[in-house]
Amino acid sequence: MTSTDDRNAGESGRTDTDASDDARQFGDLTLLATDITLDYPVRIAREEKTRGLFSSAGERGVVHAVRGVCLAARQGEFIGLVGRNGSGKSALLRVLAGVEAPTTGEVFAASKPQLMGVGAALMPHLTGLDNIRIGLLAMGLTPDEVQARIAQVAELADIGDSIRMPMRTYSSGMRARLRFSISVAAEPDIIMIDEALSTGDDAFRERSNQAMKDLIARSGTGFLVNHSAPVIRELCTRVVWMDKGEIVEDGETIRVMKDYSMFMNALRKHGEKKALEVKARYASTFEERIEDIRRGTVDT
Ligand SMILES: Nc1ncnc2c1ncn2[C@@H]1O[C@H](COP(=O)(O)OP(=O)(O)OP(=O)(O)O)[C@@H](O)[C@H]1O
Repeated sequence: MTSTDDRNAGESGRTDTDASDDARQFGDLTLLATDITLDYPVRIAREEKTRGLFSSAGERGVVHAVRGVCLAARQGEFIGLVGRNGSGKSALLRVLAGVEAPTTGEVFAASKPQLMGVGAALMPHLTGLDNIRIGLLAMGLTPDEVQARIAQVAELADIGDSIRMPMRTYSSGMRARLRFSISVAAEPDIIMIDEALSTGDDAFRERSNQAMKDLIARSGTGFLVNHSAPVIRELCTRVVWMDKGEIVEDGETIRVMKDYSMFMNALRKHGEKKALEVKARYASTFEERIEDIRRGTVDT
């Protein structure tokens, strides 16, 4: 059956329905990444070569940290990045956040993403309070806004009187809490978190999870790298499973986490060969993912 729209299609073959579908699907896009690759040149020590750890014939090799990643994110999505160690999650996050340039491909973002990572810079010789002030100013808040939010940041971090001590005296958990609290207080539209939520006690985890939910309610977009399946299941509306720098599967949280856990179980119990067979069942091609993004049919 041919619809009116189909009959009205011009030489391009596109219809009015296609155009309004595109407007609907792309209207709430907050981030689009096209064909991202990230290569790291590495020098391979002679002894590593002779032990057969690297296949490179020369002294120099390349690590393909991210390969051919296409990704579209929308308002109100909280996207979990999962994958075994070294699968490229953190590298991809750094590229999406704009802190590292991809080797190929492009990232378009509706506003500047705020990356909270384990290594995010805070100044060790300054107090927690001074780091809050500087952090919020650096994220574009006015001095009046900074003043109005300091108490809120300190309350979320909940590190007591240490807030008046130099950061170099903090434990790694305290530093992570402060970093998280500063980043959330700036209310970024796009937030990217690398493992930060796994630090801290239960009460802090609860408060930080709530802060994430508030962000989703404000129609922001979140990305979360985390090795905890319960955390991903609780917070994420969508999950991207990566392996060897590539996206294996991108879709609805429960389904992707089920497939990913089957892969990890196979890896643990039967080794790499069996795990790759499991992975092959779920892997989509580059072209299929592009088409999913174009049509907006990535399950969300
Ligand atoms: N600066 C770098 N120089 C060379 N190789 C790097 C660099 N950073 C990351 N890599 C390599 O890129 C690949 C992807 O690393 P990445 O840290 O993104 O993995 P990940 O999935 O976040 O791992 P994990 O779960 O262990 O944190 C790995 O093989 C890693 O060794």
